[in-house]
Amino acid sequence: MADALPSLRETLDAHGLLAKKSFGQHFLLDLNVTRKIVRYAGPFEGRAVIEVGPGPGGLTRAILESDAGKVVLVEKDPRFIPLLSELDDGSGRLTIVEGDALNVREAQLVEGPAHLVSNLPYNVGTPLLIKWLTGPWTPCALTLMFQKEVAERIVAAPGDDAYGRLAVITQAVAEARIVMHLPAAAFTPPPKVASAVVHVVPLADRPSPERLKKLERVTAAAFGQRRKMLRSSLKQLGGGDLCEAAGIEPDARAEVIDIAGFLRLADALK
Ligand SMILES: C[S@@+](CC[C@H](N)C(=O)[O-])C[C@H]1O[C@@H](n2cnc3c(N)ncnc32)[C@H](O)[C@@H]1O
Repeated sequence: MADALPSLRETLDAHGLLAKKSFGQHFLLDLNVTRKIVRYAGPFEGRAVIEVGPGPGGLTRAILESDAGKVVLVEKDPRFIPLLSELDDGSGRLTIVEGDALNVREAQLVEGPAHLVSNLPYNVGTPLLIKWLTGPWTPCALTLMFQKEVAERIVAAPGDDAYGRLAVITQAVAEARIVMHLPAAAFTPPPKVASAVVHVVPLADRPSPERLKKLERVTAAAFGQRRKMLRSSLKQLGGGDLCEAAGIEPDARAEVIDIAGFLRLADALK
């Protein structure tokens, strides 16, 4: 399989497949790198894996070498479907879906728990993460590539400069950690920014959709004016009274409130 990768690069050239900027295409063509990502994502122990945005299939090849059960690919760019079909050994293990991951209903693609692995297009990374963590279908684990700064915003702790809405919403429903850093040079063509792989495991006991909606309202207001004291930034939602009902110091700023504190503020909302 390792020998196949130079030919993957050659295949791209032979097919005249240039990366499209509009699809956020930056490819991983080194199987050593894609295998490492898949090691962080697994073990899969026969569970299904959905890969979003397989492109020419560098990450797909590593997934197919692993202990994944069913492997489902969702790719928006039709140019890659013939290349991906060449990875199908006819056993029924691989399913290729041409479509937009933002609109796909994953529950219709897999039965039972499934992992999600993706070198995500940067422009849809955050909406997809929120869709998978707060939507009706949630994977048992997600291993996703993000722009380094976005990865830092996902895993940030109270007091960090990067701590904000994305950290609170993600960590209210999941445990998230950065498992790998990748320089721009690891990709073809190289993006302008460095990247990081984030491994996310949804909590068994996640807040209800209603509670999450309230959390989104509170965090939008609190971080919308992050330099202000909460009594002021949360004025429209109850200000100092809301803080007191939640046991939060009204003179504190959003950046120091932990996840439990934000959940208490959400619960205190009328
Ligand atoms: C950063 S490239 C990664 C390609 C491949 N996984 C790799 O590592 O070499 C992102 C891929 O996602 C695809 N893509 C972009 N937007 C998408 C969407 N909304 N749904 C599904 N695939 C998408 C692109 O066409 C591209 O193949």
